[in-house]
This record gives sequence, structure tokens and C-alpha cells, in this order.
Amino acid sequence: MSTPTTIRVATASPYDVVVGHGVLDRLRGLLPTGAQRVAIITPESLEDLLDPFAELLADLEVVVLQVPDGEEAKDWEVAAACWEQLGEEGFTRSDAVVTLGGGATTDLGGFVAATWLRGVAVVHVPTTVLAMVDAAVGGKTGVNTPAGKNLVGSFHEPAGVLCDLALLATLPRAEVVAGLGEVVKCGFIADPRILELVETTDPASLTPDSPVLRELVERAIAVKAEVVAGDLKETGGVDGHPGREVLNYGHTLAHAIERATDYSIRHGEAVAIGCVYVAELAARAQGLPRDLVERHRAAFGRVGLPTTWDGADFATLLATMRVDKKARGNQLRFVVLEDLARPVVLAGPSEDDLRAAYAALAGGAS
Ligand SMILES: NC(=O)c1ccc[n+]([C@@H]2O[C@H](COP(=O)([O-])OP(=O)(O)OC[C@H]3O[C@@H](n4cnc5c(N)ncnc54)[C@H](O)[C@@H]3O)[C@@H](O)[C@H]2O)c1
Ligand SMILES: O=C(O)C(=O)C[C@@H](O)[C@H](O)[C@H](O)COP(=O)(O)O
Ligand SMILES: [Zn+2]
Repeated sequence: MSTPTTIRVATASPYDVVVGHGVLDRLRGLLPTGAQRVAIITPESLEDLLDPFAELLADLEVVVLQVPDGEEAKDWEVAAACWEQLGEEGFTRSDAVVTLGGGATTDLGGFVAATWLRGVAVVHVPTTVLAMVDAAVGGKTGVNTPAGKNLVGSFHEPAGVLCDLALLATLPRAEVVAGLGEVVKCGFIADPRILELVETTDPASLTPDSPVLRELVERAIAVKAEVVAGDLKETGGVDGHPGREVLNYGHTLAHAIERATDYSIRHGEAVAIGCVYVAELAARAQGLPRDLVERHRAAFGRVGLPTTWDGADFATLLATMRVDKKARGNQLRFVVLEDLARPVVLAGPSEDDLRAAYAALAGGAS
């Protein structure tokens, strides 16, 4: 077991994100003192992890709430089934929720914790790279609706987050790669050292036991921690910085693609495509240099993520993008780069630029 790293998320209700190998014994310490009952929210597919995990909480009354795997969990009916079970168990405000799973599980479980009795404590134990570097940190929770992704939810910060890299041993390679989508995103918006690491490391060596993967995970968490500490509820940044919206880099198109594909594409894959799209958009709308646009294609492509896409007609995607949370009235807003790690908001780009950027995405490098 290597020494764990602790990253503090310094919001008004600060909490720790603990990262390391074999650190699950820290779970008990992250739960609020006084919790007597714990509801573990976890997908059926991770059943093998459950028994040893529940043993860590052997001195408490443990209730297991099994939810569907992946994106199917992010549904209000699944949340309602969880509320019903918590009611049957008589869960009170001193009890706590623990999530064990990927980002879909932490989003759903966080939402259940946010809404039960108007909010009970939650500790996230993410089991994917993506959930470790992004979904479990920062307190965004929610479910999807037919109109789009994450359209119902709330901000509900965890009491703690435990990232045990040993849990990644069983994670399929495609899921590791998808998680790197959010990591590379952080490289472009805030921490160029991430890009240097990705550009100089053999991507095949980024396995769960790799020190470079650990450094990438820790750097991405640090980016997220700093951003949410400055603008937890996405009300805006200072000095022209987009504030928390910066974490949404590439997400306007990504969410539209996820909806258009009925969530058959991984979130991290859609984010990679969406980041190439906003780079192409920034090149047209405000002259982002071509070498930086191509660096997007190269960095996401190097780790095995898609950088081209033409799976839906532009009008369909545009209609979905209009319900993106960054939109205001009829005006679309995007986070774009002025330069590396210099993000700004682009409000109301022309439809010509939006279309041309989509055409460039379909055609690959231009
Ligand atoms: N709240 C936020 O701030 C935030 C940030 C980023 C992403 N998200 C959300 O996170 C979701 C994506 O998360 P994800 O990529 O983790 O997907 P996911 O939760 O769907 O998990 C991906 C797959 O990996 C499997 N899996 C999980 N852990 C495993 C393990 N240790 N071993 C083997 N298989 C394992 C799951 O069963 C699932 O099939 C999206 O819904 C996205 O919107 C939220
Ligand atoms: O934490 C944030 O803020 C983010 O935007 C992180 C994103 O990676 C994440 O996918 C988030 O769920 C998107 O949120 P939404 O507000 O666009 O639904
Ligand atoms: Zn995301």
C-alpha cells in the first residue's frame, strides 16, 4: 500500500478526497460521526465487490440498494425506488448513503442523498477513473429526462470521497480510456502538465497500477477541487474566467451526442468529441490557432478516444444543445479557449460557425 494522497475541497463545507491503493479502510473515518445506518447504493454488476465492502461497515446497520448498471440508473423511477426503500428502513437524518460505482451510480446516489429528507450525508467510493477524477467530486448530482442529460438534479456535496485505485483492477480498458477524456479536458482548461504527461507516456502503460495514471488522476481532481471551491453552484467566475462552467468544456455537444445515441456512447468518449468540436468552433469564432486545435485531436486520439463523429444531423443536435444548462434564453453559450489553459465563455456564436465546426468534426483534420 502506497501512502495515500489527500486533496481538500475547500468549499464552505470542506471535505477530503483520498487517493491511493488499498485505502478502503479509510471509509469509516469519512462517514459522519453518529451515523448508525448506512445505505450502500451500487449497481448489480459490482456485486462481487459488495461483501468485502459491507464488512468495512460491520459495526453499522447496512442496507444495500441495488440499482441498474450505467446510465439506466439515472432515472427518476430508480431514484423513487431508492426513496421507497429508505422509507421502509426508516432512514433518518443521522443515517448516511455510501455510493460504490461509476459516475452514473454516484450521480444517482448523490441525488437520492440530496433529496431524502431534503438531504442526508453521502460518501462516494468511485470505481471508475471517470468517477474518481470528476463525477464523485464537486457535488453535482442528478438524473436524465427524455429531453436530455442531467436535466433534474441538485448540488449536494459529499462528506468525503475515497478513490481506491485498486478497485480499477477489473475495469475494462475502454472505461479507463473514457475516464481519460475528463483528465485530458482538465489539461486543456487548466493544467497543461497533464497534456505533457499524456503526450510523453505510452498510453498502453496507463494501467491502474501505473504511477503516471495516479498522477493524472490526482492532477485532474486538483483542478476540479480548485474550480468548485471558487464557484460551487456555477454562478460565475471572476476576471473573465467562466467559473465552474469551465468543467463543462466540450459538454454541450457531448450531452447532445449522448442523447442522440440513446447513451450507447460512453460519456468520456462524447466529451473527447465535444472538446474537438469547441476547439474547431473557437478557431472559427475567435481565431484559436490551428496548432492548438490539432493538439486536441492528438491528445484525445493518443489515449484511444474518438475525435471525429457524424452520427446525427446537425439540426437534431442543435435542438438538444438549446437545453444545455449554460444556455440563456435563446442564446447558446460555450466554454472555449483563448489559448491553452485560458478558458472564456463564447456567447451566441453564429449558426454558420456552429455548422462549420460540426462539418470539420465529421471530416477529421482540416
Ligand atoms: N456529477 C458530475 O460532476 C459528473 C462528472 C462527470 C461525469 N458524470 C456522469 O458520470 C457518468 C459516467 O460515469 P462512468 O464513466 O463512471 O460510467 P458508469 O457509471 O456507467 O460506469 C461505466 C461501466 O463501468 C462498470 N464498472 C464500474 N466500476 C467498475 C469496476 N471497478 N470494475 C468493472 N466494471 C466497473 C459499470 O458497471 C459500467 O458498466 C455519466 O452519467 C456522466 O454524466 C457526472
Ligand atoms: O462538475 C461540473 O461542473 C462539470 O460540468 C463536470 C462534467 O464533467 C460533468 O459531466 C457534469 O455532470 C456535467 O454537468 P451538467 O451541469 O452539464 O449537467
Ligand atoms: Zn463530464
